[in-house]
Amino acid sequence: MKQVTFTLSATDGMARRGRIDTPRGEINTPAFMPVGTAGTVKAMYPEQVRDTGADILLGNTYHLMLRPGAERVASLGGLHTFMNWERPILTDSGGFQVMSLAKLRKLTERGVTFKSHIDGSAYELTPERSIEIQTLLDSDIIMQLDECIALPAERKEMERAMELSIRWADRSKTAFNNQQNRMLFGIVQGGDDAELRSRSAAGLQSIGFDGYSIGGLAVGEPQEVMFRVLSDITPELPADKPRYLMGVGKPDDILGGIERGVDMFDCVHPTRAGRHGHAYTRFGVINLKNARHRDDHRPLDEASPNPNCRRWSRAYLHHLVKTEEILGAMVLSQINLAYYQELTARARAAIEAGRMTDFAAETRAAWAAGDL
Ligand SMILES: CNc1nc2cc(C(=O)NN)ccc2[nH]1
Repeated sequence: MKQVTFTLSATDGMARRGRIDTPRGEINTPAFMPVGTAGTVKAMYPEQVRDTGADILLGNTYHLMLRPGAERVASLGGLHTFMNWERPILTDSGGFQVMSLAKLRKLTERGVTFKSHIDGSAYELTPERSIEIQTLLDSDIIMQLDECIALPAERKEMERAMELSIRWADRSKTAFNNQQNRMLFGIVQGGDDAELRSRSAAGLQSIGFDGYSIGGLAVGEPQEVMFRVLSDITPELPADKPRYLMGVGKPDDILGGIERGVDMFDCVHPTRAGRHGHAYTRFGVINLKNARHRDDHRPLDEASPNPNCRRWSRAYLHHLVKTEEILGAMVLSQINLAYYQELTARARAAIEAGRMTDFAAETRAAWAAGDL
């Protein structure tokens, strides 16, 4: 009996409100998943991540297999115990980061061999090994291994990578061995080509997965290309399974993804931008490095439900950022993650109330008004 299940509770246009129930707790969708790359959401205590409203966080297989190693994490009780986050975790397959971080990569039908970007040691990642690693981490939602290519790309190259990814999807499903306590997602590839994307979606569905990721986007293409691919492909995915747009994105990417039927998102942007002095607010992003904030005694947003947006002046936040004080990274990471959770929580409420169109218009108007 599958212990991880998805229930769709409301739709408004293509937007969906749902819930994934897992033995470790529920995931309300649309959901934003903070990225806990190497077993930590950078500059945040796990309790703080939960307090921003996150139901689930993401772990990166590539980083964890290199350090501290999947077998070591398993011997220490699994990733939840290791990092003291007892709610759901989604892990990626490692494929994307092998292609973007690792050295001396060699890709064959079997899998990919590479040298660690940390110490040069040699590794192999196959569909079977990726499933084994994610199972050793005791992840609640795991990904097939696929090949994600950068855009723009030749159609032949997009087709080759998409067809390889379907063969790897089949091997991943076999290696998954129908585990009942976690979900396995297939990953739709095919670049920006509608026909290749359709073939990928159909191929994955004939294998059968608990959920469907849309991969190979936010890899250099313009936003309108990403949105076109989403509008074309989500209607071709099963309505009763979660859809996860990998690596996306900024707030306007997420709003557009929700409007096009996406249920789950992950991105390093809120935490990375926070470490670089950028604060996300309901009127858009504020670059606190800018000298114009030097004497500004106003809080970031006195109407925000987040105390961290009210308790310090912009001048102080500017000071923390300019001096590269650790507190700056801590505060802005929390502010940005809390904003992303507020955005998705308001989207869930809007879909339930049948007012997604108004919500999207109001949100974009506030961003455009930009009282920065
Ligand atoms: C930041 N952009 C971005 N695109 C991604 C695509 C994938 C993917 O297709 N994995 N199989 C993963 C992470 C990504 N992050």
